[in-house]
Amino acid sequence: MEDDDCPELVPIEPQPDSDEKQIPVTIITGYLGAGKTTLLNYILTEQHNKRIAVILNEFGEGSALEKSLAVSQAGELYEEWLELRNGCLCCSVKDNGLKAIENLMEKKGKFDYILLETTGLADPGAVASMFWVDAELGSDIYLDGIVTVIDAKYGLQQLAEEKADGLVNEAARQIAVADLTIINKTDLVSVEELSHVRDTVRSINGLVKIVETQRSRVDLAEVLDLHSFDSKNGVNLAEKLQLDQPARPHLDKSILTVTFNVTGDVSEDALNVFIQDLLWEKLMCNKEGRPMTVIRLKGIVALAGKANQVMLQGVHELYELNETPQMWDGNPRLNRLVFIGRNLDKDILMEKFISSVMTNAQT
Ligand SMILES: Nc1nc2c(ncn2[C@@H]2O[C@H](COP(=O)(O)OP(=O)(O)OP(=O)(O)O)[C@@H](O)[C@H]2O)c(=O)[nH]1
Ligand SMILES: [Zn+2]
Repeated sequence: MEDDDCPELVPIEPQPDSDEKQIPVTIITGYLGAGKTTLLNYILTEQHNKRIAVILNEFGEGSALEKSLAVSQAGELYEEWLELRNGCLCCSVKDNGLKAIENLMEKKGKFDYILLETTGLADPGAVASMFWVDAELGSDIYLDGIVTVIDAKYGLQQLAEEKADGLVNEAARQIAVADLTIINKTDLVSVEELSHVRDTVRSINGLVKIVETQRSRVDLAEVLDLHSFDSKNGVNLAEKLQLDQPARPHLDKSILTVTFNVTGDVSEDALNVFIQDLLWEKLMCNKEGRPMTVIRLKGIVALAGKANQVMLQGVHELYELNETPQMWDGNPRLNRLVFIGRNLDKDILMEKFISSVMTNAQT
């Protein structure tokens, strides 16, 4: 190597060695008492032939952690691990860092799967972006999906709580960012109440998969290995981007899903500016002049000069554009965008997209 500038920025090549297989991490979130721990316990006791590590993320809030796990060891990042009969592992990570998990793997050997339970008030988008960024840096771990548990009985009430200073309601944020929602405690509600909860979840996140449970008993195949962020699953994403139902009209404070399709080529540079203006600069406003807040962003775009479909993924303030193996071939170059967030105005977003990003729009 002649040029030795910035060697630390060189991407790490994946090792052919199967030892280096990346380990999926699923984030389990949900409001206080929704059934997250019940879900984790259920997963850990189910037959699955996987060595699963469960990590409880405390966020240093002094939350009510299960006592057996919260054995404090000053100066240690992870506190206490419990080894379960089926080879699974359970521990509590004090620091929200990935480093703690990597340290744990060094000590205990690799797992097949990691489940991370966030506290009820955590912003799962922030936790997710932590794992997502690190994947780029050659981490052993990749983000598989975000699962949000909802209390069928109290979920609607939690969603209706108004936050001071116009902050986004945490329960709504947790649904907005989810790949899968589990509506739990269905034993406590009537069929009508349950359907109201389901409709509300759907109106917030038009893409999310919904399952309904008692005691969080869910088919593991629905929860694990979702590959929600892989560009390898470009085809899968294209399918997912077909919304089940159109979003309903809303109170302007609430979170909702906005989606549009435009055929034509997209300029990559202009697209980056568009996304950054939206996610970082918060430059786009709705008709009432309120800034749009995007919590989750997904799409398939046709970048000018590229034969392959490109996947767009955004969580929180992070986003990525990745080429998928899927070619456009003879198919129309249809850009499909999905935005989940607050104060979103479809017409304004679409107009801005067409005028600033498209090189040859046909609507
Ligand atoms: N009736 C009923 N109760 C349930 C169900 N699932 C869980 N529970 C109970 O609800 C309570 C809260 O469940 P957890 O699994 O601890 O909820 P959590 O989301 O982990 O709670 P935090 O960690 O405190 O935010 C417990 O008493 C559970 O036994 C269910 O389907 N029906
Ligand atoms: Zn819990």
